[in-house]
Formats: sequence, C-alpha cells, structure tokens
Amino acid sequence: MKKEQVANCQFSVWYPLFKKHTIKSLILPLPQNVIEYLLDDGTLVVSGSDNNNQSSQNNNSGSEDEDDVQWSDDETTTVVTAPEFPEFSCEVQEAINSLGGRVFPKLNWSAPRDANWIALNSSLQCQSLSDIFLLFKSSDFITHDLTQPFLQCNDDSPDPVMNYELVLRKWSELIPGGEFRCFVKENKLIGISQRDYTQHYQHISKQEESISSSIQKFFREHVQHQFLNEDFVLDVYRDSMGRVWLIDFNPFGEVTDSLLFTWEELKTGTNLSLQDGPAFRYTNSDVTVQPSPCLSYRIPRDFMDLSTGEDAYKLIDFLKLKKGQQDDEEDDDDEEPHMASV
Ligand SMILES: Nc1ncnc2c1ncn2[C@@H]1O[C@H](COP(=O)(O)OP(=O)(O)OP(=O)(O)O)[C@@H](O)[C@H]1O
Ligand SMILES: [Mg+2]
Repeated sequence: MKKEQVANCQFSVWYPLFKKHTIKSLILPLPQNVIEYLLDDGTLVVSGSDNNNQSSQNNNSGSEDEDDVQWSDDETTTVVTAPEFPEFSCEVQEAINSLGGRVFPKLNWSAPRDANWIALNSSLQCQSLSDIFLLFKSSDFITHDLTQPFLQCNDDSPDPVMNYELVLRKWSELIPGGEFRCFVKENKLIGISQRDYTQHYQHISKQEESISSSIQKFFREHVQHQFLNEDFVLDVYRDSMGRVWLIDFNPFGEVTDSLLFTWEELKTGTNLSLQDGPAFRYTNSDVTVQPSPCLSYRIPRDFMDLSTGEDAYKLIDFLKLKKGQQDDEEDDDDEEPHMASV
C-alpha cells in the first residue's frame, strides 16, 4: 500500500467527486491549536459541557489520621480549565445547524467508532463541538489519523503534506443490516461483505442476489474508473427502497478491516471464484453471534460507574474491598498479591 493511495482516501479528496451519491457533509479545516488540544492527553476537560464540579467542601469533620487518601496535593494541584476556541466553535455550530442539528463526525479518514461508549447517548451523534471533542479525545482511531496515518505504507516516498479537517456528516439512521463493504482490485469489484458481521440478518440471505446486483450496478455506473486509486475498499448502504448510497472509501490493505474475507484471499484471489461476479459473504444463521469488534476499546462498566459516582453502592463496595485488602496486606506482608481469599 502506497502513501499516495492512503492520501487519496481522505474525505476531502473523494467527497467533491461523489457528492451526489453520499450523505450531505461539510468539511472544516482544523486549526493548529485544536489539533494540539486533541493530542494533549492530559485530563479530559471538555469546554461547553455542564461542569458540575461542586467546589470541594472541606469540612474535615472526620479524623485525618484514619483516612489518608490524598485528594489533592498542594504542589501539583492546578485548576484545569477547558480551552476555548470561540471562533472555531461558532463555525462548527453553524455547520451543525445547517445539517439539521445532529451530525456524525470524522477526521480525514476515521470516525471515533471506538469511543461511542463514552458518550451519554452511547452513539456518535453530536450536537455541539464539545460532544465531538469528548469522542475525539477518547478515540485511538482519531489519534491514529493525527499521528501515524501512513504507518502501514511500504513505499519510501516522503509523507504527503497533511491538512487536517473536521468532517461533519448529516446524521442518518443507518440500519446495520443495510451496510456492505466492497473490495475493488484493479478497478474490478471482487468481494462484497456484510459490514456488521456480528449479526445474522435474515433479509440478506433471502435477497442475496438482488443486493449483490444492485451494488454491482451502483459500482459500474458511479464508481468504477472514477476513483483515484485502482485498488480500494468502498463502503455502501442499501436503503429500504433498494437504493444504494456511498458511505466511505478506504485503502486496499491491512489498515482496513477485511470483515468476512482475509487480506490473503483478497490480494491473491484464492477462494474467490469470480466468473459470476464478486464473491458475496454474509453471516449465516448457524454462526454464533459474535461480540462487537470495538468492545476491546471500552473500559469495564464498573470503572465508569466508580469514576462518575454513578452507582454509590458500587463505590461503597469498592472501598470496603480496598479496606479489606489493606487489612490483609498488613496481616501477611510478605505474601504474593492475591485476589481474594476463599
Ligand atoms: N452520517 C451518518 N449518520 C449516522 N451514522 C453514520 C453516518 N455515517 C456513518 N455512520 C455509521 O458509522 C459507521 C462508521 O462510519 P465510517 O465508515 O464513515 O467510519 P470509518 O472510521 O471510516 O470506519 P472504518 O474504519 O471501518 O473505515 C458506519 O458503518 C455507519 O454505521
Ligand atoms: Mg472508513
């Protein structure tokens, strides 16, 4: 995979060419100070959000020697305030409003798909810049775009000059069973995979032929020989009326998830008999339903509840557990750490 091929998959490169066939979107250049804020992995502070940090009430009624938890340390305590980007924020808000008030955010290539669990609505739907910042700052995919977009390229040409951009796409309720990923090699559509392979969708097996032929027709009429690379991966959506929409272009290589194919198959053509058109793969009913591919990016629910104080009983249990552990440690100091004694 060449750097140029990756660069060609940036949103602002393909969007003007395929505008008619995809979801309405706006592209805003990311100011340098916003990029720096996104890359700064200090405390996550998001401006414009409801910061109900009640000022810590220091009524030290409890005896100090009993509880030596240090909530603050005079030397290191600083008041962390969220940086403000008034001009950029106005620009973003205007763009969001003009797209109907709810957007799906991306950078040049990636959406923060690995961070949806952190949002209050557990979704990537955003209504303001602070919603976007919360997702972007929590996402490894966004960091990848910002820091090493050409990591897996194998040519030694200099890195293309980057102009980072915030992409705002009009929010659309896409039904996961309507999403497909298409693999294109030398401008030939060689494979189509159900995108959400963790689920079995009955309609896909029933309508296999009509889905495949409508995607092939869309590809022939609107995409083939019109994209800058001859090898690429195309994401499409087939709506309930049977109309096919373009969702995204991705590089043809390991940076892109090969879903129900392997990259070996796609690159060498093994197991793909292409006489009757592209190979079409979907999850069968007898395949056990698999976990969501982004699960590994989450932190355990308990940590979230503890850190937000969401579940007071959990916090009490946790403190009791800690206290118990401390007592145990005092009892047998030189033993190995252990989880719990039965
Ligand atoms: N405008 C939109 N409104 C609502 N949901 C969307 C929108 N665009 C995309 N999605 C959903 O988000 C998912 C990811 O979108 P997209 O493919 O643009 O992200 P990506 O970061 O490029 O993903 P990948 O890394 O798999 O290429 C899509 O599969 C779709 O379910
Ligand atoms: Mg993509």
